[in-house]
Amino acid sequence: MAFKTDIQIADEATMLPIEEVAAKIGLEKDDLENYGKYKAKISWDAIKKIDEKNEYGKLILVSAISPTPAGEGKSTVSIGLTQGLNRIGKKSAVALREPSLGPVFGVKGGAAGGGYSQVVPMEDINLHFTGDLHAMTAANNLISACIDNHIHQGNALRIDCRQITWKRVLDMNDRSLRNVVISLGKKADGFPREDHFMITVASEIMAVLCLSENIEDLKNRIARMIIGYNLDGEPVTVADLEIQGAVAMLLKDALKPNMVQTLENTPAFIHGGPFANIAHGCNSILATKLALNTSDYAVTEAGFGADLGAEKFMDIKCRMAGLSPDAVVIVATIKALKMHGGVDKKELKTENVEALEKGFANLRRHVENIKKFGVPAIIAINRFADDTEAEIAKLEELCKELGVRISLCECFAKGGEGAEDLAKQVVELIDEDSANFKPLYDENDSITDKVNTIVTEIYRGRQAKFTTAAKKQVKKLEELGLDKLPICVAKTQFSFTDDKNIMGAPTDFDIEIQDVRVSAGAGFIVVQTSNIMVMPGLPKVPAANKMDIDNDGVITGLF
Ligand SMILES: Nc1ncnc2c1ncn2[C@@H]1O[C@H](COP(=O)(O)OP(=O)(O)O)[C@@H](O)[C@H]1O
Ligand SMILES: O=COP(=O)(O)O
Repeated sequence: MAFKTDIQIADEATMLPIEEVAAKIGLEKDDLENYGKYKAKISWDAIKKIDEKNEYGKLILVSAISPTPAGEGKSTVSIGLTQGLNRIGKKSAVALREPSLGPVFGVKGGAAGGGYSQVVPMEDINLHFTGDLHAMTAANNLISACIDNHIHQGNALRIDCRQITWKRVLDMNDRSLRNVVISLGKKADGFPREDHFMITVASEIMAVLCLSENIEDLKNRIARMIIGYNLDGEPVTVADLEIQGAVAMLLKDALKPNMVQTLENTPAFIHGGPFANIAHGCNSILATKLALNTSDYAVTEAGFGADLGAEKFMDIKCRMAGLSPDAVVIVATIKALKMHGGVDKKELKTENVEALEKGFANLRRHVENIKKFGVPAIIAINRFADDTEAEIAKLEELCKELGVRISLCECFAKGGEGAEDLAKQVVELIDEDSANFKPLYDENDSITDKVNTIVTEIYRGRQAKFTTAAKKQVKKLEELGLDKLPICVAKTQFSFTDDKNIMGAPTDFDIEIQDVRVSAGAGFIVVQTSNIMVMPGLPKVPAANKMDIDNDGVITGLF
């Protein structure tokens, strides 16, 4: 049978009008604001009506082991699991992040799942969707424009041009914009200064949108965002620029969660899209609560491995939103475990049981870590075509020794049918009612203690080593009373360490902290480790090179 690409499978799908999908979870036509036949935003009236019902389903997080550059299938398994749950008669909805154009045209591709476990219409979702990323880019850059205009118009706030922390953004991987000089030209062009671009999904605007519960909350968070410091070293906020209303206005539609459907016509909320290495990596609270309030089993995911997305889901999102997860699915792949066992990325399709056994230490550590949050875990082996029976048998044997449930998931190749066993086991795990969620640390601990708790308990390093500059930044936040907030570590996704090349489950290492800044609007402290980029670059051969569209609008190469 000829191998069908993700987009071929998606294009062959028979989608239902979005109203019919919404009706499956009790949403009515008037609750929807349509963006064509197959996409809709949920209206504020509907969000309020659903929230007042106060009926919560069970919350399932899908996480993963430390990934290869292609990813291990969290979105795919999340979609497969929600399809599987619906197939066994459980009312389930999935809440996922929306894709950034950076990875779409770079290495990773889109974020609409894969094979027979996708959300559709995948071209729309992976490209402009409902315009949320464009709105966030505009909102962020309105602030930048107003900062430089304020300086140009006389700088009444005495902004210290050497301490502007706010960056411009673009939703694209463009290394050339990492460090720029703006306002070159004549006097009328403003005051020249160094500036920097981040990718939109790394911005505080994205984080604020994902953590806000309504427009008022959004506007208050925007108002608190710190854009830099004045000549006396005092923080300057968006409210000082008096533009929080304008910025919130630009996000009035982006704040509303989007609804689409899976290939099996089950409901999917797609909203917010921060990466988990340079940001907090979770979709919005609003979308997650919609899924929870309208279904019995809400499936959601957090980016990259459990050391990043899951830790931030627990310590930032759940803490802030008062959510208590009932189970965690840890996605493991034989290819990634072989990589952690020392196999070169180019050799991952070759059978290697010995390397698999060695790399299993990475999975074992992630399973141990999830238990520290008081939430039961199940391992989902996301089966790839090249996985051999010997490798699968070895992995199942090793997992059984861990004493946690395991399910061989074939949802990529078979859709929901390939995740029915996972679905049944997740329901059984939740029925055991063993979840007793607690965050990893107290946000009232010192910044140093909170970071060291994450480094020692989750990454299993010796300690966090703060550079002199980072120590000064910590002291400043303590003086400003902005230190009693959760931590968002910006770190490579490929390793438990801050070195992307160190695989497996290393110990005896330190994590160097180079930069500490507060996202006062989002309500967390970003702790940046060495070599992490907030504006990724494109690879030697971008995915863009393999994409095309014909005169009938048929797209190829998008995945
Ligand atoms: N079992 C599988 N077999 C083949 N390709 C897969 C499988 N699972 C996922 N993929 C592909 O791998 C890539 C990453 O999957 P995705 O679900 O986006 O991972 P994550 O969400 O963890 O980044 C996608 O292109 C997807 O189509
Ligand atoms: O933030 C990263 O997300 P993925 O793991 O889905 O690539």
